[in-house]
Amino acid sequence: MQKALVWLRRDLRLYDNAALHHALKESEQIWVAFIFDTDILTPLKQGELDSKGLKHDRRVDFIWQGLMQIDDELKQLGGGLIARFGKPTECIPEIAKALGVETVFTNHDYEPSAIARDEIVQTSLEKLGIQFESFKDQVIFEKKEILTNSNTVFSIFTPYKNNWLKTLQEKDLAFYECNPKPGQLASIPKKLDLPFPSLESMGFCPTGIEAYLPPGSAGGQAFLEDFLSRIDHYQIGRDFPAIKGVSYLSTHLRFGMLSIRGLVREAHRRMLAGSMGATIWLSELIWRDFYFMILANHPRLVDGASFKPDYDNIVWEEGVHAKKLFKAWCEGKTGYPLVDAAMHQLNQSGYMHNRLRMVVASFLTKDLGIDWRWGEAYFAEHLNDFELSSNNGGWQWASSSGCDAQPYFRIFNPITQSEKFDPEGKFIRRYLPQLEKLSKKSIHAPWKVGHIELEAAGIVLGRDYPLPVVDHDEARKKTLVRYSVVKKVG
Ligand SMILES: Cc1cc2nc3c(=O)[nH]c(=O)nc-3n(C[C@H](O)[C@H](O)[C@H](O)COP(=O)(O)OP(=O)(O)OC[C@H]3O[C@@H](n4cnc5c(N)ncnc54)[C@H](O)[C@@H]3O)c2cc1C
Repeated sequence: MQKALVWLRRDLRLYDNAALHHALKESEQIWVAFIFDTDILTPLKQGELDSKGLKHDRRVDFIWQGLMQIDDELKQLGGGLIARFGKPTECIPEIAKALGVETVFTNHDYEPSAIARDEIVQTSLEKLGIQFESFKDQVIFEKKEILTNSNTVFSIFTPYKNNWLKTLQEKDLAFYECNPKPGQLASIPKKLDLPFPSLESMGFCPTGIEAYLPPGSAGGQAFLEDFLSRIDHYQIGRDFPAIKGVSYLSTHLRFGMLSIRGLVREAHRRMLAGSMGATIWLSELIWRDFYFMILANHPRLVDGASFKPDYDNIVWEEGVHAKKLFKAWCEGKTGYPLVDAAMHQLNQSGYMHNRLRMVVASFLTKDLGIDWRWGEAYFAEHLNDFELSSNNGGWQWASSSGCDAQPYFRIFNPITQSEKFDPEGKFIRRYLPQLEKLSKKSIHAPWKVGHIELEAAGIVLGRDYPLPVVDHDEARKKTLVRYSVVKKVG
């Protein structure tokens, strides 16, 4: 083949990239394109804007910076990134036609809206006589590659994981070489060489995310190296949000700045060498595959359906009071310090530790009686690593409606979770400095603290920090009644 276009989407790297590898193998000349999709970006621009009318969205900034790195890398190799702000269904066929390519190479995307988009692109390309080839790259095993003995899709994680591990072979973790020959990455023809869209021209402002989350493959690689020096202790540290126990790689993984095969290769090798931390971490990466698989096989989940249909009979709180409680949860003003500190972490950085995601999701659904879909939507808007499949899976797990969820009668106690997983109150103090002076015993439930200690800590409840918006024990009883409409236990 003479000419090909590689269309990057959520695989923003130039190494170990299946589509790029195949294009380089099969075509003499290659161009690389990325489209800032107006269908995705326009809805993000709703809500509060800055004084210049620009939206603050860390993800858009993160992607944009990662793509600038890719553009630089491509330029050093003689090419450059063809970047556009528009509709991929129009831009990709237009670019492919103008370049005169024979094939557009890309990697599979599994979300229903992305699948529909790709079908339109493929049809338009075919009308132009251009082929569309897509490859597995985002996951290790996709769709129906891991099945039960009776050839059905798994809905329970542990047997899925066992089968996943049993099925895994070296070829599944193959490294896709992406070494262009001199001149193979073609320079952009003049008529297509438009300026790289600036953040501002697309309606977004810089967010400063790079100060704590360095973008691109270089940023991801640096985080990975740091994590690999700690991976052997992952199983001990991963539940304590105050310490650096987890990898913080989810956002790089979300946008494909790191290769999932690379991460699994590393974890699997260390597991075989006996690292318990690597074994547990690999299990988390398999959860990611699991939720991708669940969504691919149950697309109805995208429309808000509970995995277990009985759970759609639950009547959630509605109306003014529910909205007030939801606002308190979003703003970190529930009066439960661990929940509030977690929400401040999310609002300030776009990240929330996994233990805390479980705690706040349980609190919203089982203490406040609010529909998990409200929380899912809030996370979708604020998480840097927002991933439809894992977010839906996580929320349905916490609210018990999911495929392999915790039983509905298991209700996290936000105080004991706090005492167990933030025993010194370090995490809480980081995000709620007004509670700084409370002792490590008192900080988990300030309303239980006597007047003298509160006064000595300079805290007036209701002024410096809210009183609890609900009583956990009463909320627990209400939740058991609310969930009694669910026919089957679990
Ligand atoms: C309510 C809720 C919502 C969630 N929403 C998302 C989301 O939108 N995007 C997202 O990537 N993860 C989500 N998770 C899963 C998990 O919390 C994050 O992946 C993790 O906190 C990311 O931090 P890390 O990279 O440091 O994780 P690590 O502990 O270092 O884990 C490594 C990687 O494994 C994967 N992983 C870990 N735990 C899970 C899990 N439970 N399910 C699926 N994959 C997992 C992620 O890709 C993660 O980056 C959610 C969990 C819950 C309970």
